[in-house]
Amino acid sequence: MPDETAFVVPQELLILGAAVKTGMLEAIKYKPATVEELAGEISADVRAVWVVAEALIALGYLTKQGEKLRLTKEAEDMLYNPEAQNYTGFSFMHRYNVINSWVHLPEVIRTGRPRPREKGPENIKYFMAAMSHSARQGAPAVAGFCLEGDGKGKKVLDVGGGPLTYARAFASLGARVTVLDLPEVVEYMTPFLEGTEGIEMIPGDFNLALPPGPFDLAFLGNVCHIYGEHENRELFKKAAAVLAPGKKIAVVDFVRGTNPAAAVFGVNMLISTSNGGTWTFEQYSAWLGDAGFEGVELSEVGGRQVLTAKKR
Ligand SMILES: C[S@@+](CC[C@H](N)C(=O)[O-])C[C@H]1O[C@@H](n2cnc3c(N)ncnc32)[C@H](O)[C@@H]1O
Repeated sequence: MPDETAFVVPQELLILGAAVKTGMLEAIKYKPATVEELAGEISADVRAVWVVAEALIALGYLTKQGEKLRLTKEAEDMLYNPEAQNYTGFSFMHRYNVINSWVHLPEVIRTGRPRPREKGPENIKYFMAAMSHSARQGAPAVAGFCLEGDGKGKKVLDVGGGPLTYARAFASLGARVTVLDLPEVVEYMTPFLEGTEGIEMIPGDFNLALPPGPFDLAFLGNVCHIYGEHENRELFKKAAAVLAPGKKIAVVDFVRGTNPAAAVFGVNMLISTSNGGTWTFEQYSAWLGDAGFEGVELSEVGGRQVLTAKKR
């Protein structure tokens, strides 16, 4: 049903995002400062910094110690303390970037061409943070479901698993996990693997090849919406080739036709990719069946939609 209460400008996200982009927050984290000092530090306009700082104080991100601005304890925890309950890191910056693309939707509708987001290292960092933040809660349940509670002695291929959230969940069940992701993502994420047992990262393009295996589980978390029918059919065939008969493929994604979120997310993929989208259960069933899988099932696990099938 149309919902006019959803017609709101995400002001808090836009203010906070701008404070990150201009370096306001980072500057204050390391050195509490007056408005004038802060404006000087980040080469910005004093009046603008004052207005935005006042809003950030009102929203609970900043506080004043005398005349000096500093982060509140809540903001410090939210942004910088992974142990804190309210920790998000900078994952919200991915949403901030997404807004930049979404405002070009009229042009995308007219031309049919996407407005992909910039890829630079800063945005890889935000994208990884966003993906791992959104998967954090559901990943243990999804991993447990895919491995039927026990990963000991099992080998998992995590295709496009760069954020490592699912890989860590599989590894905590005793599985050995091979994560394939793009070279720039593997380069950025490798330092986060230090001291982690049971996970290896391999740089590559899953449209070209998958690691040879054999694996007990091929896990495709939120990758099928990035590409179109041709790439997904080919990816499923490649996954079948690295699994022995009876072994499982699991696809986590929005399934079109089962909820409004899948249709809306399809618009996100229209804006950001040339042929990505969300796909129906019938499409997945046909593509998986033709690639050599049987027994396709759709389950809701940990707030995610998970399609599973077995190699014939
Ligand atoms: C939407 S994220 C999903 C991340 C994670 N699997 C999850 O479910 O939270 C898609 C991931 O696939 C990776 N990716 C996209 N295209 C790829 C390709 N052609 N080859 C390898 N990895 C790719 C991205 O770098 C990113 O890490």
